[in-house]
Amino acid sequence: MTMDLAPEYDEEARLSAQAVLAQQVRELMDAVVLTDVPEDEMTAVTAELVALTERLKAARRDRPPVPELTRNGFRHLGNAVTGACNPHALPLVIERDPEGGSRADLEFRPTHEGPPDSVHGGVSAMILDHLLGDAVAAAGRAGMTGTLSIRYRRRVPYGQPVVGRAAATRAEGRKTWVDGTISLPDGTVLVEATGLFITPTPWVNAIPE
Ligand SMILES: CCCCC/C=C\C/C=C\C/C=C\C/C=C\CCCC(=O)SCCNC(=O)CCNC(=O)[C@H](O)C(C)(C)COP(=O)(O)OP(=O)(O)OC[C@H]1O[C@@H](n2cnc3c(N)ncnc32)[C@H](O)[C@@H]1OP(=O)(O)O
Repeated sequence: MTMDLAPEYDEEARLSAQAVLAQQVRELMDAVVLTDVPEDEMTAVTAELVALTERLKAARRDRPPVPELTRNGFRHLGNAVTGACNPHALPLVIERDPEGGSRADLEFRPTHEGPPDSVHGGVSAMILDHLLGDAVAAAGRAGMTGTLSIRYRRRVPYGQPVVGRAAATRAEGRKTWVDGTISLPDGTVLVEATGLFITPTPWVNAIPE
């Protein structure tokens, strides 16, 4: 007779706790760019952050949480755009668009500032890159960005809702062409993107039917 040993820890509970930690760090990042406290207070807070950083470094993995294909879809908690456990990520929450393709309601933050009072163009491009990649998956394929072309039509605001959308337009062999936008909720298009995604040979059968 064999006995299963109880796991040393509950990995899902740890990932949930890491997601809560990441959200707190996002709030910290916003607080840092907007703070107006005196210099002494900033220095004191920095010292506390050094101590907190050391506590987290006490046990270290060699990479962020790994991406995985689960029964509920693709989960990548360490991703820079969608990863709940990555403070750098918004995180972007993507849904299937009833009109086809992928859709995300999002709100950029002051940490995303590029031109004054506007979102950095590279940040908009990063979000669109990921959204276009997700639309490739929505079309039943999987790809890496080969080319990405962006047209900035109007400044993108932060601190107010915007909508991202993307859908595949054409597929041929391992290539998928995708278009996407970031718009105001009233439909005014702020940024347009078009991309060519290539399915690396090992990923050809990565998306389940
Ligand atoms: C754990 C499982 C993971 C599996 C994932 C599964 C599912 C994912 C599901 C959901 C995920 C949702 C969203 C996330 C997805 C994406 C968002 C983020 C996207 C990125 O952030 S991703 C980072 C930036 N991206 C790169 O880091 C690419 C680096 N690069 C390479 O890895 C290779 O370069 C590659 C693979 C692109 C091609 O390599 P390769 O060897 O397979 O291709 P090859 O050379 O054979 O070319 C075949 C034909 O494509 C043409 N072609 C090739 N490259 C081209 C290019 N750049 N532009 C135009 N055409 C190109 C050739 O001209 C030829 O065309 P032709 O057949 O007509 O001659």
